[in-house]
Amino acid sequence: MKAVLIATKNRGKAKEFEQMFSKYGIEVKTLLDVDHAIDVAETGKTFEENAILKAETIANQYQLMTIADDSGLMIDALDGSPGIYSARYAGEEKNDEANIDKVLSELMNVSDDRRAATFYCALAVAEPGKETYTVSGTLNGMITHKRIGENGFGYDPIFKISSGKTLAQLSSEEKNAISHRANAMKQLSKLLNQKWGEESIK
Ligand SMILES: O=c1nc[nH]c2c1ncn2[C@H]1C[C@H](O)[C@@H](COP(=O)(O)OP(=O)(O)OP(=O)(O)O)O1
Ligand SMILES: [Mg+2]
Repeated sequence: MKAVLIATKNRGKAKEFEQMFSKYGIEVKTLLDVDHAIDVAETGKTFEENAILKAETIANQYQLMTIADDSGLMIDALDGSPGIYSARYAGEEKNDEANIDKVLSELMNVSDDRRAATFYCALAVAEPGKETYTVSGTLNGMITHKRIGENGFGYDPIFKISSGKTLAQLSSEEKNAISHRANAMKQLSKLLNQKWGEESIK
């Protein structure tokens, strides 16, 4: 079975990639499957730069084609914050609950018509000795006033889509049909088709 290495230590992302690649019969390995995987410093100024840093570092270390995801939440009323700092918004220890609390408190006095937000996902594909490619996807929504729903990860419980549900109220199949990550994956599948041949991934 064909396998891809995804340079992530985020369990929520890992699960979504496993599901999205499984329909192509492709097995996903992540840094969670590797002993003593390094932490790549996310020193870039954009999602793309950080995705490239993660993908190239891990591709060179393991000498394998590697995909990396750098993603986050951009809130209009906060001038695009937390943006590339989404994972470490409330501190370096990367705590989803503390990050949500910080966003909700910053938006406490912001009315519903000014709570628009966008999820962004940049994916980079790196291969030793080859050019690195990036693709991206977005999802528009609104920030709720409190957590709703139990599914997903990260900011999912406070991100409401046009149906009125938060991402945390969707099944993983429903989220993977519409998410910023899924939209980036659609672009990626076109790239991987060129690399692997048309029959491998549709
Ligand atoms: O679908 C999503 N649903 C909810 N929240 C999400 C989503 N997608 C990204 N996010 C949030 C989580 C984290 O706060 C940040 C990603 O940060 P980001 O650096 O890309 O990932 P990470 O540090 O958790 O793992 P890693 O760098 O090992 O891939 O945006
Ligand atoms: Mg990260």
